[in-house]
Amino acid sequence: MFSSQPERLYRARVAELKTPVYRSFTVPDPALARQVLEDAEGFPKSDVLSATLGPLLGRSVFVTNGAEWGEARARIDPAFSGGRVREMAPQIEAAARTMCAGLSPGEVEVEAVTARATADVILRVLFSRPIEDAQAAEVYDAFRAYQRAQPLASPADLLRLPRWVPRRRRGAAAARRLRALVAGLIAARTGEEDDLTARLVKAGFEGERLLDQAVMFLLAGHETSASALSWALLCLALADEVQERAAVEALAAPEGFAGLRQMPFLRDVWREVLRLYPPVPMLPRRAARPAQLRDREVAAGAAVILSPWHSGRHERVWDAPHVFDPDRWSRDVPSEAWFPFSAGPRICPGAGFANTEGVLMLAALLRHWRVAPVEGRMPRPVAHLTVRAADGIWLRFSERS
Ligand code: HEM
Repeated sequence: MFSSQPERLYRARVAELKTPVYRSFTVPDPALARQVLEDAEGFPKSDVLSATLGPLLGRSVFVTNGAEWGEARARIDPAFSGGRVREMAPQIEAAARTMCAGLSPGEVEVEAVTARATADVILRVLFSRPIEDAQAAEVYDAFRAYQRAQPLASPADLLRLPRWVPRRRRGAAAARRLRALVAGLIAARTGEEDDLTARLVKAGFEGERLLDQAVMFLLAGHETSASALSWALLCLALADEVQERAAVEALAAPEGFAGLRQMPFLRDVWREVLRLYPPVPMLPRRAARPAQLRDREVAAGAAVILSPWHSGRHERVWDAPHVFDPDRWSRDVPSEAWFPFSAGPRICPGAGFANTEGVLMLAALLRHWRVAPVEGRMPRPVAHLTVRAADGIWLRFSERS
């Protein structure tokens, strides 16, 4: 992963990259990374994010900072309280049924399957529309076009904006089209829906600001979950015994939200996948004022990159850091080193929902299907907006008798 990144990041506390033009710090040390994430004022989100995602996400909470972010975030959080997540579970189950029904035995590229399934979930949750709906399907296609226009994002790339420019132009056109289609979905609403957009409207968002947040939910709530589900299936395919235990548990549990509590092992599988393959592998920040990171002086304006990928595999804190071992979660784990949803004030508001979605989707798949690796097709992780496989993730599906 991240071939430009030296192996030492799995052991380093802070690594500095100095060029004549810029200085940046990557912070793999989990405790230090958390310190940075807790200090959202001292280390706001990097301007690179708003420069690249701004054409799509406008002034949504994903890209803004300071009072503007705080005010909008306070209005968004109640939409994801515990009870709300339970209400959204039937939408997850419906999308899971569609996904399972669409699969056939044989070799399957799972990134495409999970991308479609999680888009189905978020379209239902956000707009009360399944992906089969023609207007929703158009949004999904536009979304795929936008993703294809996105560059690879290694930490070095995150700092070298000019290399992105031609792609950014293509990305901007794709972003405009996607926003126009989502605006169409919003305009076609009856006002009777009880969904996430209805909650955003109740929270006071309207016009362009409503569109910003809605498009953001589409992006933040779909690609991340798709990435995690795909890597989860790979991990299960490579660990037969784990897969069988998880399947037995899923088959014994009731479908839907009620089954969650009865699947502790599958929940640990999910946690372990997020440790090894955090969908958002890097979190770019900027030092708002001079700061000290251990023995390094960080000048105001310097880039500071947190890495859930390296912290989740940090050799100073994890036993067998690169090994997929869901049982570690029933032993003593350094849980402060696990922050796939970020940490501090800007922690992912959709984390509870994403955990529910991940476990319910995996359970639905495992009840019907067994997955196995395809020889000669071991995926190689690369960083796009999220962690994807360079040439897809191919697995062999067979029906569970
Ligand atoms: C496995 C799935 C997911 C993962 C791993 C994940 C991870 C993250 C991470 C790491 C961030 C922080 C990014 C940063 O600080 O630079 C974030 C932010 C965010 N996520 Fe998620 N996310 C997931 C699913 C979701 C879902 C399902 C939703 C909503 C439906 C969602 C909504 C958001 C929003 C709105 C933000 C911006 C928060 C802010 O900046 O205040 N995410 N997510």
